[in-house]
Amino acid sequence: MTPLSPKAVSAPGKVFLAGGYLVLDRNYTALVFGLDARIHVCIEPIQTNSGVTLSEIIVRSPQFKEATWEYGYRLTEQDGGIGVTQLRASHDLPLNRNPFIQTSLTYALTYISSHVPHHLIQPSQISILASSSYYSNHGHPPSPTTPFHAYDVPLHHAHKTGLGSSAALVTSFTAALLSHYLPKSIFDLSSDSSLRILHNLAQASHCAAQGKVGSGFDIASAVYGSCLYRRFSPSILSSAPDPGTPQFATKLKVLVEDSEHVWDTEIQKSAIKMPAGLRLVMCDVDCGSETPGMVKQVLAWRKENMEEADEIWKALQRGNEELARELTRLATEDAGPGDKYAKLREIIKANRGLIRKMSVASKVPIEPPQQTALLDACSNIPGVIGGVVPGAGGYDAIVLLVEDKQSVHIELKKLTAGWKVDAASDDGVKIGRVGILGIREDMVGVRVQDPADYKEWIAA
Ligand SMILES: Nc1ncnc2c1ncn2[C@@H]1O[C@H](COP(=O)(O)OP(=O)(O)O)[C@@H](O)[C@H]1O
Ligand SMILES: C[C@@](O)(CCOP(=O)(O)OP(=O)(O)O)CC(=O)O
Repeated sequence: MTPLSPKAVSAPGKVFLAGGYLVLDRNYTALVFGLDARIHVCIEPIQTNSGVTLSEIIVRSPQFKEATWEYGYRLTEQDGGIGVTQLRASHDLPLNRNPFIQTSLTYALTYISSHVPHHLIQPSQISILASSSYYSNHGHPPSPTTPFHAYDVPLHHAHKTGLGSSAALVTSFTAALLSHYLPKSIFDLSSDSSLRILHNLAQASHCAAQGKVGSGFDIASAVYGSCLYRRFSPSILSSAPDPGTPQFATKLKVLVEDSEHVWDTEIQKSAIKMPAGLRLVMCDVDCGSETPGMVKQVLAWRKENMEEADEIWKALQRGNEELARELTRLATEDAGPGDKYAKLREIIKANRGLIRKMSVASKVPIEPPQQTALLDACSNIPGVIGGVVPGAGGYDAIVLLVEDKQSVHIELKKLTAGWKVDAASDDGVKIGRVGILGIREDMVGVRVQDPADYKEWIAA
C-alpha cells in the first residue's frame, strides 16, 4: 500500500471585537477578527518496518512536557463510525486526557470512513505547534530557525491568553486529518464546499468536546478568518448524533455535508475590512479574578428584563453594524479632509457606553471600572482610535484599534508598562500588569502549510 503523503494546516486565533452576547441570538451578528497567532498541525504516516500495521494514531504537542496522546481506532458495529480509545503508555501512568483531540479524532475519522474504506485509514503521527502568543508562560525557541517556543511545563500549566486555542486546534487538526486521508476530489481546502464541510464538522466536534453549544464564532473565524458572523440555529447541534450510537457515521455525513439544508450560519467576509494604516493591538491583563458564568448571568438578566435588554441589544447591533461599515468604508474609499478617524472614534465610544449600560443593568463585569480606566487612558494616546473589552468582557484583556505607527506603539508600551490599579475598586478586584501581545489581525482563515517547516519539532 503506498503511504499517504504528509500534510500540514494552520488556523488562526480570534478576537471578538463586537457583538459578544448578542451573537448567541440569531437576530444579531458579531464582528470577529482572525489573528496572526495560529495553531499548526502536521500529519504524516508512521513508518512501520515489520509489515505489521497497528491501528494507532500518535498525537504530540512537542512544545510542552508530557504532551503525547496515543489512540487506537477501529470500525464499530451498526454504522457507529470509528471508535477511538486512548492507549496507556505504561500501566502505572495515569491517562492524560485531551478531550478536544480525542473528540476531533473520533468525528474526523468517522467522517473519513464514510468516504474511504477503513483499511485505507493508515496509522499516522500528528504534531501540534502553537504560536507563542496563545500562552503567557515564558518559553524560548529551541533554535534560531523556528518561530515556536518550547515550554518547561505540561500543557495543563499553560496560562491561556484567550485567543481561542481549542477552536484553532480543532479546526486545524480536523483539516489536517481530512486533507491527509481523503482524496483531493473529495476534500480540498481551496474549495468553498470543503470549507463548509470543515466548518460544520469542526463546529460539531468542538461543541461535543466542550459539552455545550456556544455561538460557534471561534470555529467560524478559525475556518474563514475575519468576518461578520451570524450563528447557526442551536438545534442543529443540540440534536446531533452521538459517537458510537447506531448510524452515527451516516448521520454525521448528512449533518456535515448538509444534505438536508439545515445549516443557517451566515459568514460575510466582505463586510469587514481593516483600513490600511490601522491595526489591532491586544493586551493581556494580569488579574487574579475569574468570572465564570458571565454568559449565564447575562442571559438570565435578559430573560427577566426583555424590554430593557432588547433596547440595548438593538442599539448595540446598530452600533456594531456601523463599526463594520465605517471600517470597510475607510478601507475602500478615499477619506475626506480633516480627522478621517473621527467617526470611528465616536462609534466605538458610543458602543462602549452601551456595553457599560449592559454591565451595570445585568451586574456582570463586562466592561468593569478597572477596564474603563485602562481603555480611557489608552484611547487618550494620539493615534489610538479606541478600544473595547473583547468577547464576553471581564478583567483579563483589552483590544485596541490604533494607527500602525512606531510612535503609537512606543507610547502604548510606556503607558502599559507603568499601569497598575492598586487600589481595589468597589468590586474588590485588582488588576495588575498589562502586557502587549505581539500579534495583530489577519484576514485569512485556515491555510495549507508546508510539512517540511516542522521537521525540527517532529520526533523521528
Ligand atoms: N498546543 C496545544 N496542544 C494540544 N492541545 C491544546 C493546545 N492548546 C490548547 N489545547 C487544548 O485546548 C484546551 C483549551 O481550550 P479552552 O479551555 O476552550 O481555551 P481557549 O479559550 O483557548 O479555547 C486545552 O485544555 C487543550 O485540550
Ligand atoms: C459571550 C459570547 O458571545 C462571546 C465569548 O467570547 P470570548 O472571546 O470571551 O470567548 P472565549 O474564547 O470562549 O473565552 C459567547 C459566545 O458567543 O459563545
